[in-house]
Amino acid sequence: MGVEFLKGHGTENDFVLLPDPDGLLDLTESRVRALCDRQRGLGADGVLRVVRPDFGPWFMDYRNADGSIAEMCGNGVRVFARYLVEAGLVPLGEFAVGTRAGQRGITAHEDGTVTADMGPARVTGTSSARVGGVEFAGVAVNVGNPHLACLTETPVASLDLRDQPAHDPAVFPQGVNVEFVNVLGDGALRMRVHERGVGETRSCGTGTVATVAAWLHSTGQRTGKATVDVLGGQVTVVVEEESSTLTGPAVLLARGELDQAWWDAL
Ligand SMILES: N[C@@H](CCC[C@H](N)C(=O)O)C(=O)O
Repeated sequence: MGVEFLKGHGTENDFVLLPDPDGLLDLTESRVRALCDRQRGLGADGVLRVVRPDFGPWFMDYRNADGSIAEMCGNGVRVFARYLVEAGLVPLGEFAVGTRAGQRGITAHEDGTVTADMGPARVTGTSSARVGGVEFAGVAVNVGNPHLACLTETPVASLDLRDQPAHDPAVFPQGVNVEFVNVLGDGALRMRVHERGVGETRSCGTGTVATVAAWLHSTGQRTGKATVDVLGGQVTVVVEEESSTLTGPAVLLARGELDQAWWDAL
């Protein structure tokens, strides 16, 4: 019997899920890298290991495609929640999921969308990122993980995000996810993102929350609601004083078994 897996995505931010209720899998960095590799593995932006702790809710052990560990993943937690419901491990509706950034409240809706409580989106200062020799001013936002959201009039579609945007390591000693944002109208934003530990992805849930917090900050507001268009679809974000929510689709599309010999050789 090989290692069970599922594949899923939230607005095309895609993940391999590894159900591991008893915490028996040895999820090494090289295994994560191989799973996420789009040529020699299944291909994904990250891995979600599904663990049942002795106490508390199901825990999302999130890894970036390069094998690094991140505190939080907004699209990942929505796909994780969809899996828990589909597997009959929690009822449709409201429940909690544990993450490294703390416990997150989830509402799994009947139409397949999931709302995740993302905790506070804290604006911590300003900084800048450089792409193609051009400097973009940004707002640093912590959503459990670090972000630099750069509002710009340059159409985000025109940016080359193949390389990591240069940023200030003194401000972001643990690295940073960098968002580039166009304001389309009141409460309507467009974002592209370069994720720490992954590269450009088609969506980033925590990045969309950081984007809305930065947009509100730029207009002198602390709370509000916006839709965020990403390459993989659209999500809705609500930012409040001490919390925020992210709503969007969460899709499971495949399940199967990894070849045990392939896994053992990694
Ligand atoms: N795609 C995720 C964020 C994943 C973690 C990020 N790359 C980091 O290292 O902080 C999301 O949907 O939030």
